[in-house]
Amino acid sequence: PAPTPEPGAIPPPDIVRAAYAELVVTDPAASREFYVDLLGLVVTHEDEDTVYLRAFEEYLHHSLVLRRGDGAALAALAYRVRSPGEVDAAERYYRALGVPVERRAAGATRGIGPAVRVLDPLGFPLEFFYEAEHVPRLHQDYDLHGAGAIARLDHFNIVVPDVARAERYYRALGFRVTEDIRGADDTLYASWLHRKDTVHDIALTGGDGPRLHHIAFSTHERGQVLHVCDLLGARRRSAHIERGPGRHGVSNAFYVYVRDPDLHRVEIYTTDYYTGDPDHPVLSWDVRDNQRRDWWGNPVVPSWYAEASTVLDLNGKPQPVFAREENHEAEVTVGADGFSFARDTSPQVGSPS
Ligand SMILES: O=C1C=CC(S(=O)(=O)O)=CC1(O)O
Ligand SMILES: [Fe+2]
Repeated sequence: PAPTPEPGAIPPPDIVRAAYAELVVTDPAASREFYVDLLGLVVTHEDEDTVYLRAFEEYLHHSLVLRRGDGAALAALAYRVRSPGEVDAAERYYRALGVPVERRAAGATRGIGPAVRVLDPLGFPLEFFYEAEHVPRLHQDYDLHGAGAIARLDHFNIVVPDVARAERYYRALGFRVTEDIRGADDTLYASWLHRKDTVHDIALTGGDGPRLHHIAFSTHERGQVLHVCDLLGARRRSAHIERGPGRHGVSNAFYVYVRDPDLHRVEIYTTDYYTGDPDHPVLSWDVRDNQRRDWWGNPVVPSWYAEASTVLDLNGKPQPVFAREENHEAEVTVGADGFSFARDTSPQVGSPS
C-alpha cells in the first residue's frame, strides 16, 4: 500500500465524524430481521437487495447500508466532511497519495450527495461526503423506541497489522489520539482517535488486516445496552452476543458486542466521555493491565481478537490480508492459567497519579 502522507503536503479534508458503513450481507432479509427486529434500527428505504437503516437521533438518510452480495464484507466506511468543498479536498489529498480514487455522483448511494471513494493507504474503502438527504429525526418518538433505543452511529474499529503506521496516517488526516494500549517495549497494540468530541470515530486494533473489526452504535443509558441483551435472551437469540455486557477500561464506555447473521460485529456502546478541549490528554494503558479492555477484569473472548470482516476494494474484490509482524495482544496478555496477566492491581501507565 502507498506510504502515509507527509503532514502539510496537501491539506486533508475537514472530517466531521464517522457517518455510515456499507456492509455486504448474504441474506438481506435475515440481516434486516437482526438489525430492525432485534437491534431496533429504523428502515429509511429498502428494496429487495438493499436496506438503508438509521438510528433514532439521526436525520441523515442512513448510517448503515446492508447490500446483498455473495460474500459478507465491508464495502465502505463513510466520513462526513464539513462542506461540499471538502469533498474536493478529499479527492486532492488521496490523488496526491497515489491511491485509487473515484468520484461518485449524487445518488450513487441512495440518499448521499456527491462523494469521493478511495482505497486508502491501509487498504480500506473510505468515502467522503457532505450533502445527504435529510429524513425525520425520531429522537422524541418514544412510542417507536424499543427500550434498546439506539441513538446514533458512534465509531468504526478496524484491524491493521501496523498500528503505529495506521495511527500516523489518521493523525495526518486530522484525527487526535485519545487512548492507546502499549507494551513495555513500546509496541503499540491499539489506538483510539477522534474528530467529533467523543473518545473516537476510529479505533485501530492490531492484527492481520485490513479487516473490519466492528461498527458501533451508541445509546444514552446503560440500561438500554442491557435491554438489547435481555431482548436477545427473550427471543432465544443469545448466540448473537459475543462479548459483554461490561464496562470498558479504554473509553470507560458500557458495552456489548453482538455478531450479525454474517458474523459482522456490532458494538452497542454508551457513556464514554467528552474530548473536545485542545489539550485533551492521551490515556495510555499497559497491555498487561487486565482492566484495560474490561474495567471489571473480565477476559476478552478469543473470537474478539481473532475474527473480523473481509474488506473490499473499490471494484468489490476482497482485499488481501497481511499478517501483523509485531506481537499479538492475545499472546502477551494471557498466562498459562488462561487468565489475563496482572489480575492484581497493576497500575495504568500514564494514569493520573
Ligand atoms: O469502542 C471501544 C472502546 C474500548 C474498547 S476496549 O475493549 O476497552 O479496548 C474497544 C472498542 O474499541 O470497541
Ligand atoms: Fe468499539
